[in-house]
Amino acid sequence: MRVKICGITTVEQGSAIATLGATALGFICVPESPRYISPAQIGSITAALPPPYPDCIGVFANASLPTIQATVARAHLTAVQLHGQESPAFCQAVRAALSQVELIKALRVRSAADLASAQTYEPYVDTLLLDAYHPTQLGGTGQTLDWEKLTQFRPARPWFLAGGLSPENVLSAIAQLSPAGIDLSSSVERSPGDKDLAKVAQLFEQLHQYE
Ligand SMILES: O=C(O)c1ccccc1N[C@@H]1O[C@H](COP(=O)(O)O)[C@@H](O)[C@H]1O
Repeated sequence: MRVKICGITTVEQGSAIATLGATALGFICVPESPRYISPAQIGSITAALPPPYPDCIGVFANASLPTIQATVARAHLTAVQLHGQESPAFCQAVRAALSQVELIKALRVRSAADLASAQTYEPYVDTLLLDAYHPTQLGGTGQTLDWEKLTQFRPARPWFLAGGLSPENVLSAIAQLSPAGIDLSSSVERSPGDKDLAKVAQLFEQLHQYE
């Protein structure tokens, strides 16, 4: 199971969370977010990571292709997560421009139609991600999806479950939905961008029960 901890902002916390067992670290490249860090700051974190190296995922929302390309190069990202209203055609363009990078399309699910739209992205992305819809925030909201409505979700790509996952509810989510990966942010932090390492450790203790 892939385990992504998102909203990393410091070298110390990035390295500690990788050592605890995260297979992926997420970096918020959305300037409006309180978890935003610059490409240069991300580069400092990725350069200091210990082996085994986690995936380093840049989270973008409605960014231009040149911005994404420049950030991937400067920050040494291995994956790009598109968390805004990016179209399938835009994903196709990112795929063509960044063929060595994992492309993840996040869908903020409000309705059955949002879930069905996953199909239109499948030809152009490596991975899908489901997050909860929030009217004013793009992500990191701590809101859970209605898991009951996801039990029939069987996309042609592997997918991450995000949205309000915590050490307390993650085993239940995995048991119900069997996603390829899980993605946590606000439940394992003291304040936006400041991760609580005790909570991250608690998460991995829970996950070891599942293994
Ligand atoms: O975390 C943010 O600030 C953020 C900003 C813009 C787009 C996405 C963002 N975060 C994503 O939100 C989910 C996790 O949220 P939660 O706090 O666990 O509910 C994850 O996919 C992040 O990449």
